[in-house]
Amino acid sequence: MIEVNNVSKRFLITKSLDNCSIKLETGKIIGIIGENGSGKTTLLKLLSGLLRPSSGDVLIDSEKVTRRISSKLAYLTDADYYFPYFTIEELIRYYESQFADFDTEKALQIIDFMKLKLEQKIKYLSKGNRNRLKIAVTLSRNAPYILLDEPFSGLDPLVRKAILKGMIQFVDLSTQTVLITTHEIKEVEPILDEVVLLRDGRVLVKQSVEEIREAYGLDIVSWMEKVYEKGDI
Ligand SMILES: Nc1ncnc2c1ncn2[C@@H]1O[C@H](COP(=O)(O)OP(=O)(O)OP(=O)(O)O)[C@@H](O)[C@H]1O
Repeated sequence: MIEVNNVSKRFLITKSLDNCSIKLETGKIIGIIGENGSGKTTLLKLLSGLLRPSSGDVLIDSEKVTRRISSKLAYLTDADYYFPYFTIEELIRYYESQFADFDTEKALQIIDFMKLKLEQKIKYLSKGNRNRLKIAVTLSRNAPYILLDEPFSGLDPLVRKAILKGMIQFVDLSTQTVLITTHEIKEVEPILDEVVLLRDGRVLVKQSVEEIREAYGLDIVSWMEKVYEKGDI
């Protein structure tokens, strides 16, 4: 389980997260959604240990997250700079040497599924293909928690669809939990179990997608608009 207890994160004058508390159960695909600057990336970085809270605690399976990235997490960054001098094959070997949970066979399957070639040099890949590669190596780790920060940015709609399909195929929800930040809510909605909605660094609400559909008869975007409008549904 992921627990965020009264967490705030300040950068000089900016308050990126403001007294957030959430509990996220395992075995689910959870969407972290909200407008630009609402704190989605900050939240993932705090979970991964890349940032430390200004106050409050982040716990993963009851263990406090320290500065070092927890070995329990596979983290897909939204940063564009990504091992430019490696070929895809060299990157796979590198991941293999760094992560005990890296599944090379799965990596080769996903690379093939993503229509990438092992001999391609990363610096010559298009942005979209670099993103496919990042998704491929992240999903190839059999880590209990997979954090994906904007995994679909720069990908064309057909590829997004294929990758969503792949995500279901290559993630094992009996042992893994996935957190995705995204603005492509409509496309991702079909695979989400829960959403956490942020605004101005605060968690407005965490809700199951089924409840949103059944109780309110709404898709997530319409629900999000309503919550933003009224502060609640
Ligand atoms: N390193 C930093 N230094 C200063 N301010 C920062 C830093 N990182 C984030 N912020 C600020 O914190 C707030 C939340 O940023 P964050 O990137 O978490 O939002 P986001 O919801 O992921 O946004 P987007 O949807 O645009 O990617 C923003 O106001 C941002 O400018």
